[in-house]
Amino acid sequence: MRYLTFALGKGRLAKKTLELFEKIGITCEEMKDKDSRKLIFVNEELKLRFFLAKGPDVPTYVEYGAADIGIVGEDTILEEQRKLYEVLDLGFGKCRMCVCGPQSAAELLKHHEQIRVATKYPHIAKDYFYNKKHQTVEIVKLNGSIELAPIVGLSDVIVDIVETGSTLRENGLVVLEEICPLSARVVVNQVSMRMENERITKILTDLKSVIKQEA
Ligand SMILES: Nc1ncnc2c1ncn2[C@@H]1O[C@H](COP(=O)(O)OP(=O)(O)OP(=O)(O)O)[C@@H](O)[C@H]1O
Ligand SMILES: O=P(O)(O)OC[C@H]1O[C@H](OP(=O)(O)OP(=O)(O)O)[C@H](O)[C@@H]1O
Repeated sequence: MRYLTFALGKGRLAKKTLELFEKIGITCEEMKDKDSRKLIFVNEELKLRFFLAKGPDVPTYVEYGAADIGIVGEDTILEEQRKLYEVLDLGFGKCRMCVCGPQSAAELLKHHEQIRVATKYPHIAKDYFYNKKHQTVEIVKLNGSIELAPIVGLSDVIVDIVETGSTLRENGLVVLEEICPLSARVVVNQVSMRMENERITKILTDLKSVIKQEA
């Protein structure tokens, strides 16, 4: 039997993902060691391999078949636009993709002004403004602390994740428009889905029943 390989996004989603896997009998103790610099972990008994990667790289590993299954935020799936199957909503990592800014920017949006938008998600922002709102905007790609951009005058608004809203509140910004809700998803390589259908379907069925019990 060949190994099934899982790519997990490091960061916020990793802990909950491992907890969920434990509930369906998939454990990888070694992965919990925070001091370890090891990148890939094997469960010999179950013939499974796990690795942690940067969130935006997870869809890449899955599309190329370097991982059969990936766990990643819906925001990353939408942004990366990779060829893969999105098969399950895990129901955690819930947040919203929003257009945010100072309250004063509401007028700019309303009147479809030529505005500048800072974001870590240029594809999502472009799709929203160009295809859904038919508004021409200039998009500036940033890699973090996006809320800074309108404060220091780099952009009029931002497109970013809002979870509790604390970051916005503490920086005098508000949600101006909601783009879509988000949560953690399971994605599967298109060839693996055919070749390893039985094993993958079993894992998905087990995950679904745990999610249902907890809902
Ligand atoms: N408050 C939140 N902020 C950011 N992401 C959140 C939040 N709540 C849930 N998420 C989800 O968790 C995923 C991983 O977020 P995390 O911040 O750990 O990684 P990242 O955005 O790739 O960050 P970094 O660039 O710092 O590694 C996001 O893609 C998103 O789907
Ligand atoms: O609504 P809240 O609960 O405040 O969460 C939203 C914030 O969390 C994320 O940032 P993150 O912590 O990932 O930092 P980064 O943007 O600098 O990567 C996101 O980009 C927002 O800034």
